Amino acid sequence: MQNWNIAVTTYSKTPLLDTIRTPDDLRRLKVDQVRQVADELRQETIDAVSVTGGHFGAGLGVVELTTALHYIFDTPRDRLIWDVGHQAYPHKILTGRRDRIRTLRTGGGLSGFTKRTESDYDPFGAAHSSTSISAGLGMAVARDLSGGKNNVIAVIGDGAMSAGMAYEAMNNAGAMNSRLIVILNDNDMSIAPPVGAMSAYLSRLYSGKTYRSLREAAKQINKRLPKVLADRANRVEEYSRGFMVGGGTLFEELGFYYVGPIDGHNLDHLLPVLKNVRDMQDGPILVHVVTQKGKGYPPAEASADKYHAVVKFDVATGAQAKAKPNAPSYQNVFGQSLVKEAAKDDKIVGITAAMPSGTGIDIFNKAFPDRTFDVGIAEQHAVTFAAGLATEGYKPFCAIYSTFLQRGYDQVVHDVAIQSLPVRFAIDRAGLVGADGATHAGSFDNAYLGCLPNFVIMAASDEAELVNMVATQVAINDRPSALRYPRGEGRGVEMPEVGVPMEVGKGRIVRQGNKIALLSFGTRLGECEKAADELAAHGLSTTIADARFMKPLDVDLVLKLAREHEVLLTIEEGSIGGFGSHVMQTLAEHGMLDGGLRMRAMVLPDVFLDHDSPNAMYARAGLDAKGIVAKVFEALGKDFKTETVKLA
Ligand SMILES: Cc1ncc(C[n+]2csc(CCOP(=O)(O)OP(=O)(O)O)c2C)c(N)n1
Ligand SMILES: CC(=O)[C@@H](O)[C@H](O)COP(=O)(O)O
Ligand SMILES: [Mg+2]
Repeated sequence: MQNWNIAVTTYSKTPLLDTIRTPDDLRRLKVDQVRQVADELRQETIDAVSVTGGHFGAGLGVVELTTALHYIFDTPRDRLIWDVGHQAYPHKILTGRRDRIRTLRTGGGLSGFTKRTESDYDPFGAAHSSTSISAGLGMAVARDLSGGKNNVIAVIGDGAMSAGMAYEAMNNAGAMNSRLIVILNDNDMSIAPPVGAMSAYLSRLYSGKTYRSLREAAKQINKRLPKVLADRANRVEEYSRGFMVGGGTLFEELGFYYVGPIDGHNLDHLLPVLKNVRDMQDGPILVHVVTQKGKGYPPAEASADKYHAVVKFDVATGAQAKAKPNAPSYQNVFGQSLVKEAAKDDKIVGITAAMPSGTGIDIFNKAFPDRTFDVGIAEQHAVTFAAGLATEGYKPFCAIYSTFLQRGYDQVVHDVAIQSLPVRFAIDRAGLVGADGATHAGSFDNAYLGCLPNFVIMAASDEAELVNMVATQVAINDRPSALRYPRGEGRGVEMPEVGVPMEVGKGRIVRQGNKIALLSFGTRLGECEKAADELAAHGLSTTIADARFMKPLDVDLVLKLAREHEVLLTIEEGSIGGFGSHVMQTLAEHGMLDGGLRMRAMVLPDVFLDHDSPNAMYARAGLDAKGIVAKVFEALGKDFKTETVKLA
């Protein structure tokens, strides 16, 4: 009978990680070798991410948990689902991808999140949070319907546990009494320190006065184990962490059997508990595991964000190789602009859904902490919370990445647009985002907002435009408005000291020509300028216009461009159904497509583009200067080879 005493201090000479290609190899080791595997796995994770950059702190925090889960459970037959998936680098190393781990988040390389097409050990793709319990319940029910016996384990963080979807899933799982294991990875961190009552509740559970020894926890488990297993569980050594519950924990009230909290870095705790949980026979179980984000790498442990996401770094010092920015980032320009506007208007409030630094709301929070609201990973709530504020005369700026706003779409339609409430949406990460890939691309907000009545929809072509568009949103007080801008740095243009509101629905001519018209919505404007230079070299006089507004569209500008040019191209960082569709609709309604105008709408291709650098992705999408020139020549019907284009 295995002895669960795992306190091992000396390791064998042979590195064990080198002998592990898949978890089957791991499970062939003796239990007292697991500690060494975890230590080597942590070092490999640190070394790999120092080369690639990426999400870091979360993975470090689950090294022991990852090793223990793959040791105890028969993966991939037992389904192991990682919520968000940003913590899955150690999981990837143990599941046959160590040889490619240094290709993480690069073109053609491994995804930065779990991905079904990448491995049988990734039963569910992730990246947007709080989906793991729902997906796990689906797999558990499928198993039961087909008479299967495998386990399903969903690992979800305390941050992800702040999203409503997690409760919808637990509520359903509890009611169905499905055999499902949820591991709550509680490291008391989201991207920023966690917010919300759930976080406070977990802290109470974690630091409660009365502790239950693991033997007590084992007894809890024993009650539900068949006798032979109960005996085994009784041999589990006494440990100091656990929790005596007076009433049930929240999770037990939802129908889950609650175990914990246990120390997620101590294999002496993890292995016996996971083994007992594995062998339990019925019902949903929640194992509350307490970990430290950034564990085992002092620079990460010491940093405020626990190195949630890093660029390449020096392992010895933790110093990140951050390039000197050529221009301010859009997120910071947004944050600074909002601060200036709010200094003049005390009705302005800032809202984020657990992304304060990524949205620039952290800048606003420093200036106006009483008017800043981080609602946790709760985009649906963020939108309707903003709507409630707007009904009382406040001017809420709801700053949510394009991709994450998808999570609150019905709230945008039902609570904001129909009631025409003046919620201001600051939509960062519009367009392709690069290393985070398809799950984070802001491809659809032009389409999913453009079809909604009442909305004013703007796109900033550079950081100066962004400043003025924030001022414009402040002034729009009778209907919702959306302002989109991309991830990353601006173009390095001169910014106004104070934002000047624009005339709503008015675009601008940036360069006047007479044969080709390029009508841009957003930051593809820079590529249009390069393309126009190339077209001029081919004798093609080109007008460049910046639409600024998709709704209301500057119809006079669109008709003028159509009347005065042979070719009219629209270009946007978005899917079909967005700006180009609105322009085509307008031209068609005015009979402008009945004659000789050669019109093309340049949009993202109708596929989910895998991660790469943003420029490589835009080139692949044909939305760079080369692609624009090629499109013009295609429209003109001339035989044009892109390789003749001299563009850098
Ligand atoms: C719907 C959604 N909103 C926001 C994010 C951005 N995000 C990625 S990880 C993260 C924090 C997750 O916290 P937690 O679940 O505790 O994981 P940890 O990083 O602490 O391991 C957030 C907010 C997301 N991935 N999905
Ligand atoms: C895992 C996750 O969803 C976030 O960490 C996201 O990757 C942040 O994106 P940015 O790096 O664009 O802020
Ligand atoms: Mg966390």
